[in-house]
Amino acid sequence: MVILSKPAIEQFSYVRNKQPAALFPPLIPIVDLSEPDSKHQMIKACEEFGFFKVINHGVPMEFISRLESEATEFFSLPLSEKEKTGQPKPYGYGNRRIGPNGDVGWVEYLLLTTNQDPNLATENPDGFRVALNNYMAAVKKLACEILEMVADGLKIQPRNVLSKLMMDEQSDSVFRLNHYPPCPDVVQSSNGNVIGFGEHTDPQIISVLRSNNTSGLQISLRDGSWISVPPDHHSFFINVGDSLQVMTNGRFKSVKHRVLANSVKSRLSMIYFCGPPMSEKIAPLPCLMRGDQQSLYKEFTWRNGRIFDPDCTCWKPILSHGKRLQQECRAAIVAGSQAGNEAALLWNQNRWKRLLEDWCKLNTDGAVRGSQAWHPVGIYEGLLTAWSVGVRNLVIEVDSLKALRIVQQDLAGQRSLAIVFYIVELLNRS
Ligand SMILES: C=C1C[C@]23C[C@@]1(O)CC[C@H]2[C@@]12CC[C@H](O)[C@@](C)(C(=O)O1)[C@H]2[C@@H]3C(=O)O
Ligand SMILES: O=C(O)CCC(=O)C(=O)O
Ligand SMILES: [Fe+2]
Repeated sequence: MVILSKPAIEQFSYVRNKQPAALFPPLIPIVDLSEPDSKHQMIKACEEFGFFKVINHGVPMEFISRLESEATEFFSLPLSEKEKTGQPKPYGYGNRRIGPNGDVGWVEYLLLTTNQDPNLATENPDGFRVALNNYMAAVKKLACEILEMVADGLKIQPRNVLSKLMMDEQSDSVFRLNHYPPCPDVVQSSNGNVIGFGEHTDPQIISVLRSNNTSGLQISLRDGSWISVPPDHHSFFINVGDSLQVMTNGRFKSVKHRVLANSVKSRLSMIYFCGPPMSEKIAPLPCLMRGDQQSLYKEFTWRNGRIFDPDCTCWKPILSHGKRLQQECRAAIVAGSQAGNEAALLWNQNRWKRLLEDWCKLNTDGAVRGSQAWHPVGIYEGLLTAWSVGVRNLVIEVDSLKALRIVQQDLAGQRSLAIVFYIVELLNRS
């Protein structure tokens, strides 16, 4: 983890709990694999929560502890050593920046593909490699068993209809080690909690998660409230991913989850994400469509649906659509003004200017949160996205004069918040 020159809360997103915690939050479903009824418990949990805990899983504790200690050793190496593993593109060592969308979190991680020998580039990688291989093989077996039980529970055949996707040699499964160092600013912060890993759903079929005994993981319930998942280092947690949601035509919902940073203890999690082969077509399974039920999802090829692959997002049509809308707006305002339309006249007086050819506009209204705090994450993220999609001529519109002044002061050389430093760095890129 990089040493920060300013408190973490200035650089990282934080969340306020929008809803007061329920007095008796529902308990996370526990599925005991040694019980005969476990497949039905799994189906119920996947329908209600998209999430459950597995006990009596059969993964040897020795593989788990061995990987935990190797990973702890890896993350305690100097940054320069860890970076030798390569930047996450998408595989490698990453620090604070998660994925291609400019998300940031109080986390460092190692993202690996499961079908290639990992490039660990550390001084003595052999022990780490063996620990990873043993752990991954055992967890893959567990995931396969779970998916076969799910197929049984759904009464679909053959029972490997789901598991065969992740067992395929070409399966695009990934493995991730996340390390969340203690974040001292969590206690001091009146703003809420510092985000370790921002809210998201996992795009794969299922994810098999194990962590040390540090809390932080939260899942979102159907009513939008968040509940904390009590850590249990002896068990595994299963997330329903987006692909399984699609394949079950929405009967299962992928679970929205996030991780909050802890003030004193570090959290280490290891997750096996079971993905299908790249060329696999993902669509609702016909055998799960009852009667005249309609398909709720369009078929997509996993390669193109991988939300973390920036090449799979068609930015050009999005940008040209924006430009087209801009021209249509302008034409409507001009026509409205000529017809004496009051609103259009006001818009015109507001000197709404049409952008020059090849320019884009970033609107960051709402980037400021709360009356006291100025938290320019919107500007930072917008700039980062604009940069990563190749936009070089950008007009930035902010709805706060204070925000504008702070950035202008920093541009003139006066240091303020650390995140503004990053904003200025992006503005100065050529
Ligand atoms: C914040 C993000 C990281 C992620 C891509 C995303 O924009 C949203 C999904 C994230 C996730 C979660 C599961 C896996 O860790 C991952 C590799 C994936 O397939 O989707 C990550 C993405 C990532 O780190 O690139
Ligand atoms: O670290 C955790 O506990 C969860 C992280 C996560 O959701 C992810 O890596 O996709
Ligand atoms: Fe996740």
